[in-house]
Amino acid sequence: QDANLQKPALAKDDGEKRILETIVEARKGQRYANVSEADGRLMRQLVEAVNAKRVVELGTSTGESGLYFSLALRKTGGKLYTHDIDPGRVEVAKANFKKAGVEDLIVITMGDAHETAPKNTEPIDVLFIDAEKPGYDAYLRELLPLVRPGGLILAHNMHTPAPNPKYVEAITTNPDLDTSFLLMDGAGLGVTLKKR
Ligand SMILES: C[S@@+](CC[C@H](N)C(=O)[O-])C[C@H]1O[C@@H](n2cnc3c(N)ncnc32)[C@H](O)[C@@H]1O
Repeated sequence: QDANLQKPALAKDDGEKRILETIVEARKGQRYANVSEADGRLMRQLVEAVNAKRVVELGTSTGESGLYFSLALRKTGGKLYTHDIDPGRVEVAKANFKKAGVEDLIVITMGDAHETAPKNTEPIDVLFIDAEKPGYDAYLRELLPLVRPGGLILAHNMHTPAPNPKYVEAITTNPDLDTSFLLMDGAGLGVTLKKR
């Protein structure tokens, strides 16, 4: 985003204020390649625009992306189903979700997301891939059948660190999908539409 044009996110109501304040606080703690503010705001915009009821996230970490999603989900009436293998980070995420007052919007599952995420077979409105980078193409194979037509697959780190070429191939050569690469001056976000 153009630093000359962009301004800080503004809270529309008290709920948003509490979430945005929690994000600011969380950023002061230990960070693990969490989404940037630009990534997070774009993700919130997309989730709210598609009126997502079910967002599945691979890679909860300390919950910063989850907090951005919650800005949208409290308006769409949806939920985030987020998966992580690291119990320490999940504990921090839980505390952040509580502090933001959004714990009821988020279901955290601990374990290897390749096993845990495909267990629930309900349609996914938005899938966000942000766990281990070599696993991206496998995650797509495992979960693309569950993404609803008209749904989105978001993939973090399409620029830095360098993306898994098999994932990039899969999202750019399948006629059922249409992909844009956004915010590539930062970590980079792949935005893939599963066509209707
Ligand atoms: C880059 S961080 C996620 C950042 C988070 N989405 C955010 O923006 O706040 C990647 C996370 O993936 C988790 N992870 C790595 N391999 C995993 C696996 N096989 N299953 C589930 N989580 C995994 C790590 O524990 C780590 O917390």
